[in-house]
Amino acid sequence: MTSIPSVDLTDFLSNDPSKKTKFIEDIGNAFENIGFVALSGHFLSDTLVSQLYEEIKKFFDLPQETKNKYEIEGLGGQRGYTSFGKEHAKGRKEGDLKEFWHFGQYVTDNPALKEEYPENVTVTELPRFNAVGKETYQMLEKTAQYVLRALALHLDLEETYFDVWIKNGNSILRPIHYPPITTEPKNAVRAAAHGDINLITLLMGAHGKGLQVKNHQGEWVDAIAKPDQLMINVGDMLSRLTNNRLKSTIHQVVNPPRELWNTSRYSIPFFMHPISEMPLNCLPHCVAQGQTKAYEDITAGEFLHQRLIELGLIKS
Ligand SMILES: O=C(O)CCC(=O)C(=O)O
Ligand SMILES: [Fe+2]
Repeated sequence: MTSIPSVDLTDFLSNDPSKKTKFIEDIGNAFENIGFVALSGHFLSDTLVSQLYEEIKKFFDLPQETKNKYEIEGLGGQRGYTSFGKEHAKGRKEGDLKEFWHFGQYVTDNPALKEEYPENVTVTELPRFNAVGKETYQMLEKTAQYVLRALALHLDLEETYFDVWIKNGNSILRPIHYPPITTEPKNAVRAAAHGDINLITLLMGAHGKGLQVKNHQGEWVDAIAKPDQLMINVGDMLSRLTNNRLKSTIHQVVNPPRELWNTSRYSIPFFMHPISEMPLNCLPHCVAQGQTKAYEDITAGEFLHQRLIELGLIKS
């Protein structure tokens, strides 16, 4: 496969069973083959998207000392600001050429989870930043819920299989700024090759060149979305659950050619996580007869903890 397939979520939401079936088939095939799909018909409005870009550009333009106030010790980078160069891909030493912000879950009806998750961090300099982030978070979460319903049907599970695991899930909305490049980077890239940790990722901002996806033949394929599309991909948690039937594909963000070094890249992934208790044990019917499970049993919470250590975001 040398390009990323496209699907329209309104087909899944329509009352036409043939459109719904076709959506399930197309997204299922895309996730079994290349692990990525471009999705239109989601719940984000153009106004919300432009407001979010406006706010995050204003945030990353704040003086470094102001941004540093929001990099709070002990949160493992799970909320607030993470400064330039801090996170590295699993297995690498060089930090990625990026700074980012994390919005987390807004729990209102579960005191135990409210206790478990760190509070969101409020940016006092920008009055609309937090509200716009919260609305985007909730619209992407709703979009992801329907995508997971389609995948559940593709996997011969109950349509609502994931619903209980993603309600109040530990998802993260991560606006990223890749600043202009000023000197020849030695080994560092904007985002080194990696697989995402979570169930699925919904990415805003894959409209310019930069994001590349590794196909089965080991070739890097450009992943460029149309303005109204989100790029969606399978993360490692969903690969584990399906014994690699759905592919968590390795991807990277390459540095631009020299004539474009002076430009920033902004992208905004939403990493859909379940609650920590969700078992990621391979589904028995995804393990073919005579095959063995590719992964040890583990919960989502334990797996996330392991990976945050490997990414340099927490110590132990
Ligand atoms: O910036 C992008 O386009 C992709 C970022 C990404 O893959 C990630 O943060 O996991
Ligand atoms: Fe990623």
